Amino acid sequence: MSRLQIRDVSVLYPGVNGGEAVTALSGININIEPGEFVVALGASGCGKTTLLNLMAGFIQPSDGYLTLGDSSIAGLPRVACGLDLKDQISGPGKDRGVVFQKHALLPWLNVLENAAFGLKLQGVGEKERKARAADYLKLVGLEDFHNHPVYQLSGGMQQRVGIARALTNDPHMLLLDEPLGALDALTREVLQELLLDVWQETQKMMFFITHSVEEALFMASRLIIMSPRPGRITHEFPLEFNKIFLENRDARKVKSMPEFIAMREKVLGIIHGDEVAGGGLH
Ligand SMILES: Nc1ncnc2c1ncn2[C@@H]1O[C@H](COP(=O)(O)OP(=O)(O)OP(=O)(O)O)[C@@H](O)[C@H]1O
Repeated sequence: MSRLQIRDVSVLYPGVNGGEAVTALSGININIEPGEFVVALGASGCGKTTLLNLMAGFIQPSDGYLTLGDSSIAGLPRVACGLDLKDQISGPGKDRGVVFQKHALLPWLNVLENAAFGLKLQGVGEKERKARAADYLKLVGLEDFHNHPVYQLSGGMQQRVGIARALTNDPHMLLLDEPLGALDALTREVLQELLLDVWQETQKMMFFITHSVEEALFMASRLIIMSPRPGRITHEFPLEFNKIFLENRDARKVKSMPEFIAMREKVLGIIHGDEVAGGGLH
């Protein structure tokens, strides 16, 4: 398993229609270690999605670089740093699976075909791709729904298909951009627990974006808080509430622990301060 390294990264978006350029990220330095569940929280516009898009290899930084193990994901590695990189830039790759808030499933395909779709694009044979997709559909609790059209599924079940699809490549890392943001409160809690089970079972590195402080504290083994204008990482906290849940299986109990509530107030204070300083509450 490989570590993800982000070094001195900044992202400058050119101004739209002659407007000012936006420094979406500035001076980002972070390592994500194998097995970590990193959650990014922060006021709207602080650059969370930009950071995820860099990790996915969808965009390039204006400065700095990102590596996963001995491959470069984005940005030009500086030879002066002494890195001996296998590839120059790999861009999007099978070693990183992405789950979005809108799962972008293909409505004319059934659950199994949707989960196997990425493998089909890579030319994996039908038998193997369906077997691999079936394994991950079982992991997300959809083993009895292979032949269902996806449009007949609830939002939570569709998101389960999206998670299974991202896992079928057996990536090193899952990148999740507000994956539970569109779900009702109860379904959201069920899927929080499911994602922690997937994490425990697969030991994948996770990078997860949310706007919910409670969700962030519950899911993270490390919480990073970002601040806007320019987007940067201002706080990091190691957390263990996810481990407590995986031991006692009682989410309500974890979320009502005095330590959880104290941390929630502290984080809310930090984010509220950023939002007021940034000129708007969202
Ligand atoms: N393609 C783009 N072109 C120009 N500006 C952009 C582009 N994408 C994002 N931005 C700007 O960069 C900043 C960071 O955006 P980003 O979407 O990464 O933030 P975010 O923290 O994910 O926001 P939210 O929580 O609202 O999703 C914002 O000011 C946004 O308007």
